[in-house]
Amino acid sequence: MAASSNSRVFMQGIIGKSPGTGLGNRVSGVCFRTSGVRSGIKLGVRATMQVGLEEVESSQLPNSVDGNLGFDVVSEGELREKGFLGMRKTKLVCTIGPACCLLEDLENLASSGMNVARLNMCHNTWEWHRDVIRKIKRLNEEKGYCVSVMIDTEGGQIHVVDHGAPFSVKAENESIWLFTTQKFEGSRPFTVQANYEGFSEGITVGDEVVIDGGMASFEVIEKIGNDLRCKCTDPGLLLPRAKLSFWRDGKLVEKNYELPTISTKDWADIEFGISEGVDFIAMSFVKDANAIKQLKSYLSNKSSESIGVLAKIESLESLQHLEEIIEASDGIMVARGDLGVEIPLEQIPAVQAKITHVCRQLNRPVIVASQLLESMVEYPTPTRAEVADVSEAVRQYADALMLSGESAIGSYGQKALCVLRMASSRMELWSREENRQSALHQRQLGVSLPDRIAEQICNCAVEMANNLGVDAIFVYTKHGQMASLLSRNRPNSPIFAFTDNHSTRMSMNLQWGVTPLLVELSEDMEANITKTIDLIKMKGVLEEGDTVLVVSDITPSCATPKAFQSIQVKTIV
Ligand SMILES: Nc1ncnc2c1ncn2[C@@H]1O[C@H](COP(=O)(O)OP(=O)(O)O)[C@@H](O)[C@H]1O
Ligand SMILES: C=C(OP(=O)(O)O)C(=O)O
Ligand SMILES: [K+]
Ligand SMILES: [Mg+2]
Repeated sequence: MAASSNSRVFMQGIIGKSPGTGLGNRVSGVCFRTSGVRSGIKLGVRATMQVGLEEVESSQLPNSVDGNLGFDVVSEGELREKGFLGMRKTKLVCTIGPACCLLEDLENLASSGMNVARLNMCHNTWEWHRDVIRKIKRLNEEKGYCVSVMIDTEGGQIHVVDHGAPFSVKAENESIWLFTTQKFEGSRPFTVQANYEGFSEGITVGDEVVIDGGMASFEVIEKIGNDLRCKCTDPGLLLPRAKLSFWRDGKLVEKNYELPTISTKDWADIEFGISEGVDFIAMSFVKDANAIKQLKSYLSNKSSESIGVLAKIESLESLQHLEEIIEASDGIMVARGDLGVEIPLEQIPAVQAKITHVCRQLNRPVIVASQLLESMVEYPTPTRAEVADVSEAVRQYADALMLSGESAIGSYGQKALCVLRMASSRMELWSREENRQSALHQRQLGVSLPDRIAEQICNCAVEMANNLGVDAIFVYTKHGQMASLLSRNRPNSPIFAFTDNHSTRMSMNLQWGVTPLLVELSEDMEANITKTIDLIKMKGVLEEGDTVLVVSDITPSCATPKAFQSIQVKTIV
């Protein structure tokens, strides 16, 4: 507990009667109160941490319970089947595409554990996306799922718009191709149309054109205006929308194309997302914190600040501004697809480890994305190497894993999701057994005293929860902050985050180990605690002897301090 020189710290014991277990109704409580005064400035903060053990009667049920509990059917089912410790912590994101856009497909994904549905605005029409979003909302409302919606912008990027065929085209060794921005109709062999007039700016004879990070390579043999005549030096496939990068002497030619991070199309897509009430916007090809700040202030002016803004790390430039981007955003996606176009593939694992580590330090949720189970686009079973890759992301404590083509266009999307679920659960169990979370060294985030107190309370709460082996952690949260501070410590038990705010609930779907629940909350925190315990008990999943560690803002036993946080351990009797 950080207490400045003239802070008061006192303990208060509350003695109650002890039944056979040796634990009383209120056996002991310790109350630490600090009123911080620093550098002569009165901070006006009084934080109390109360630690008490209490037994909770189950007899007054169910009549005392009012209101409903938004507890999604998937988490509830998982809890019934596997118990508190068996609940999956790693969140799962699925890209929705033509292979999974029917109501039935979406429900299959939801019931298999999809926490967030991702819509890639590079593809398809608004009508198509709107239809998917509405179906998901319908499933949430009518069938009790809790699936958040994310749109993913196109962003500024150089890619192929036409290569003369609807599918892939093979580029043979030594074949000669023209890369141009001229539009052409129908089939024009050996011609590739790029999306941006200035795509070849600064590129000279002898430079290398790399397709999709290595699918095929060409050498520039002639420059005619903006067009490039190239010879294929490494044969391979040209896919629709293939990405182009340019290399010189084994290094990426860093080009500032002056393509805005948020294009006119992206702004229109963002407007669309706002009007459809999406929960997250993932921004492609972020270069620095500016575009993130710009979008966040735009959303705030439109009273849509509850939409989470995620930054996709998929360019060399974003790696150079990593910390400022992470700090400015509400979450990060390690977009390994495009990252692999911009940096040599062998650097991807180290870069992923670094990004997930910095996200842990700065407390932002991080999604590991792209090619996790790529072979499952075609085959019903993953490769062993893919399962190892997924497990490594879970071991790194990534908040979420994402499927792309596996769910969007593959025939085995639901199966792929099950593979992610199984692999996550197994690695989470292993990490617990190895007590790996104890090696997480947390950077202090808070600057103000109240923020530092909240952080310390959550750190202590998780340590207690792990040491005591409680079944669940309960927290009450308005904006998800306390829940994320608990999640940050990667506790063994699941975090049940109760909120009365729908947007907060949906935003917590990317937080590791957090089960978001919607419930009406009152000013009386003790009543909220009783009510939520009762509601969970009514579901029949909280039983006699279970223990719950409760992190809350106010308890009635101390007078009326302004900021007042407590940790209590409740045993169900
Ligand atoms: N809404 C959609 N409509 C049609 N196809 C889609 C859609 N979303 C994704 N896809 C397909 O799924 C593949 C994988 O999705 P994703 O990784 O998001 O896109 P990309 O490969 O373009 O980066 C895409 O290449 C595309 O073929
Ligand atoms: C997720 C990614 O972005 P997109 O699919 O939009 O290219 C990626 O590049 O890995
Ligand atoms: K995209
Ligand atoms: Mg990308």
